[in-house]
Amino acid sequence: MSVFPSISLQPEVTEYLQRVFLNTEVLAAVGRQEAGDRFHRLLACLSHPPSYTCVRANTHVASVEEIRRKLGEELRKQQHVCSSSAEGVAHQILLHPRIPDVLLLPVHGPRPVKQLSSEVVVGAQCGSAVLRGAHVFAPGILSCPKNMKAGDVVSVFSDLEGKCTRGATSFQGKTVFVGNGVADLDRSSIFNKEQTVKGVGVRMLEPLYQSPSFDGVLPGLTFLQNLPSVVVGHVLGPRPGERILDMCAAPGGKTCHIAALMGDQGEVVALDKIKNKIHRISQNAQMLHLRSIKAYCFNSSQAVSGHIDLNPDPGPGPGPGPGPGPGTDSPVFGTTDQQMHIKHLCSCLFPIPGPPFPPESFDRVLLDAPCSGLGQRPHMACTWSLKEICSYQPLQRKLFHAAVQLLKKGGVLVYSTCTVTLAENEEQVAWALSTFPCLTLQPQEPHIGGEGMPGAGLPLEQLRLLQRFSPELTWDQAETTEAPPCCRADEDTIGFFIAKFQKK
Ligand SMILES: C[S@@+](CC[C@H](N)C(=O)[O-])C[C@H]1O[C@@H](n2cnc3c(N)ncnc32)[C@H](O)[C@@H]1O
Repeated sequence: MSVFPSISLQPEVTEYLQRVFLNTEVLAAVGRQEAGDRFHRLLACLSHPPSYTCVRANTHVASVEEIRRKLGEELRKQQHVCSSSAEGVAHQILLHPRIPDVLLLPVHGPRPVKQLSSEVVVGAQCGSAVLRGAHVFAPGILSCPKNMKAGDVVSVFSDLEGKCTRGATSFQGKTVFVGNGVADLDRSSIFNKEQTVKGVGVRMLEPLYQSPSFDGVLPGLTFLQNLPSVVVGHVLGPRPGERILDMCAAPGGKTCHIAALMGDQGEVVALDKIKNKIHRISQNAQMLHLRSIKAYCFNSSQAVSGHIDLNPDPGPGPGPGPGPGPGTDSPVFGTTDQQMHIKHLCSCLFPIPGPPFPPESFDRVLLDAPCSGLGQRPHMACTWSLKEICSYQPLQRKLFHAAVQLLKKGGVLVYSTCTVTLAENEEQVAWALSTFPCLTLQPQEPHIGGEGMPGAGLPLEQLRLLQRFSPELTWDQAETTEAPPCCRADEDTIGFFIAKFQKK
């Protein structure tokens, strides 16, 4: 029995997803019973957090071992200050066996926590953050008891349907319990009309899912990131001295990872169309001591300053052909080290001006596309209509067109989403391969997720080149305070999709 109900979706969205997960190709591969079970497990697991917290070590500044040691010290201090959260649970910090900059912390839960009479209701986003180890920040609080004072012990509930009004003293709508904590502020300060209050409103002492709070913990050395998102950076495979474009970059988690993997040598151009998100990219880059990142507010679908014909008539006879690109390992001249040095010098001496950019400006492009986000966990309710869910495919295609134009010949393009639909994942790959004959699918390293889902007409050898993280394949909820086995970290992730292309 699950501790939370399955994710609540609009009925038309549930039906749509059911058609996706029980499509004829899936039915032919695994049969109706297994396909149906997978679909129900998907709906159930989405409302629960993954069983590991993933922390990316900023190896540009220190070694992963050193960061692991410092993180251990910080978390011990945290347990010391907040003694009841230490109850029987010492934080284990594991190295990922295949990803050199990933630290994994098991999440313990759901734990048996007794509900109290004093209730605080928080917004769904805040509730999800609490389930992943955060304290309750004051702006996330919607309702609390009339006379709540700092120091009161309260139960925290997450508002499932977004119906609780801010400032209410009680709420009768649909909620789920996420744990107990102690108020850091009085009610009057939380709902102060004169000034917006920031900071912790309720400090969680007994969360339903126990995971350390990372607020202010080693900000220059660690970055909280879902495991598949860290995989994206490695799959892109940036090298020192290259010029990389991150087309949809805010808040900059992947941008900063890319810059760190390049040893901060080269140029990472980060675009996002929302102005106030650009500040977050720059803030994160500064915090992680990365200087190779340049962030611009720009609509990436219009980021190409000219046009090239991506399907030219090949004409008779062999042409001069493109030189080896970044995905090719054969050097044109000198050693690979010399080439990297020259690339680095070039990007320092001739930094690329801001957008729009001429075609073929970048060695590698990441399109971490805006998407319906249906793989995010924990995610208890989504009120989006089917029209909204389906609106992403055309937008992603516009961005993809620009991505292919901006990529150099021989360059690498990585496309990723945090959703589970075929339309935004495998169908986009099938469309891209038929629209851009210059693209070929490439193997991914590391490949720790599963293969692509059948249903978009891709042959098996192409599905095997795709990386789909499908928590529903192995999800099994047992109530436990024991650490989950380490292998679960690769399986019990958010739903995610990665495809890697090379431009011929
Ligand atoms: C999935 S999020 C990116 C997350 C980011 N890559 C990271 O790892 O931190 C998608 C982003 O795309 C941005 N976006 C949406 N449409 C865009 C467009 N046309 N051009 C540029 N950015 C866009 C959104 O503002 C959002 O920040």
